[in-house]
Amino acid sequence: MGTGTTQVHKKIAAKENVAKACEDLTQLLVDSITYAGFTHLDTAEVYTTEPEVGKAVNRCGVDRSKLWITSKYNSGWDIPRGKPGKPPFSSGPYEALVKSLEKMSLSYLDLYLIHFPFFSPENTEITLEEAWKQMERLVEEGKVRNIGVSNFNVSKLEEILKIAKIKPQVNQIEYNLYLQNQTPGVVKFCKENDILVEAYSPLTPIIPSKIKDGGPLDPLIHELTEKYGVTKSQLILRWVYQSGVVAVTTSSTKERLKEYTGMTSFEIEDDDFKKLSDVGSTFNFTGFSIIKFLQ
Ligand SMILES: NC(=O)C1=CN([C@@H]2O[C@H](COP(=O)(O)OP(=O)(O)OC[C@H]3O[C@@H](n4cnc5c(N)ncnc54)[C@H](OP(=O)(O)O)[C@@H]3O)[C@@H](O)[C@H]2O)C=CC1
Ligand SMILES: O=C1Nc2ccccc2C1=O
Repeated sequence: MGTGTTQVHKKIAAKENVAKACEDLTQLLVDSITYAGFTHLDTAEVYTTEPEVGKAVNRCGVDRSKLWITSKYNSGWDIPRGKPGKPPFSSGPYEALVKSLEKMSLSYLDLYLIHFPFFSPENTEITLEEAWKQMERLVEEGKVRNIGVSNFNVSKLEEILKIAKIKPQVNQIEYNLYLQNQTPGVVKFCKENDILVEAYSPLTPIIPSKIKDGGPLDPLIHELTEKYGVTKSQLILRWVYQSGVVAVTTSSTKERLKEYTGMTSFEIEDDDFKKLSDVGSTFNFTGFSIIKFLQ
C-alpha cells in the first residue's frame, strides 16, 4: 500500500504561507514513514510535491533501499483547464525524470509512470512509442528501476505491448468498490498480462463528500466493520488488497495514515468479499473528470 501526495496538500495551506505549507507536507511525509510505517510514496510532476517527497526521503532516517518512490511524467494533461492539452512541463519522460531526480535530490526512482495516455500533436511533443523508448532508456541507465503507466485503457496498453522491449509493470488507475473497472476490461487485461494494478481513490465508497449516505454498500460496510472489529477504511483497503490490487491512498493526518495500516491484520472471508464486490458493482462513481477522455 502506498501513500500519495497531491498538489492539494500543498495548495490549501499555501494561500497563507507557502514555506510553512511545504514544511508541513514534508513533516507529514516523514511521519507517514516513521510513525505510520508506509514505505511507498507516490508523487508526480503535476503535483509539484516532488521536492517535499525528496526532503522526506532524505530526512526520515530510513535507508533509501527500504523505500519505494514513484513519480509520473505529465503526458498531456492541462492542469488549469482540467482537460487534455499541452502542459507547461517537459518535452518527454527522459527530460522530466532527470528534472524530477534533481528536484528530489535522489539518484533513482523505484517506479516511473506515464501519467496519462493523451499523446497527440496538440497535447505532446512526442508519440507514445517515442515516450516508451525514453522510459526504457531510463531503466537501461539505472535512473529508474521499474516503468509503467497510469490511466491507460486496454487499447492503449496493447499499443505499448506491441513495441515494448520492457513491458509496463504497473497501470495506476482509479479503482474501488464503486469503480471496479475504470475502463472496460482493464483490470482483467492487466492481470492476464502481468501488469500490476495500482488503485488511486481506493476509499471513495466511504468518503461522504463523494458518496452521499455511502450508497448501496453502506449497510454491508457497517455490518462487516462490526463483524471484523475494524474501521471502514481498513475494510475497504483490505478489499482492494484481496482483489489483487495495490492501494495508493492518502490522508492529511498521520493518525489516519496509521489507521489505514491496520488493513494488514485481518482477512475478509470469501463470502463477504463476494458480497462486497457484488453490491459495489451495482453502483458506479468516478471522482475525476479525466474518465470521460479515457474511453
Ligand atoms: N494517477 C492518477 O491519475 C492519480 C493518482 N492519485 C494518487 O492517489 C493518491 C490517493 O488518491 P485519493 O483520491 O486522495 O484517494 P483516497 O480514496 O485514498 O482518499 C483519501 C482521502 O480519504 C479521506 N478519508 C479517509 N478516511 C475517511 C473517512 N473515514 N471519512 C471521510 N474521509 C476519509 C482522507 O481525508 P483526510 O485527509 O481528512 O484524512 C483523504 O483525503 C493521491 O495522493 C495520488 O498520489 C490520485 C488521483 C489520480
Ligand atoms: O492526484 C491527482 N489529481 C488529479 C486530477 C486530474 C488528473 C490527474 C490527477 C492526479 O494524479
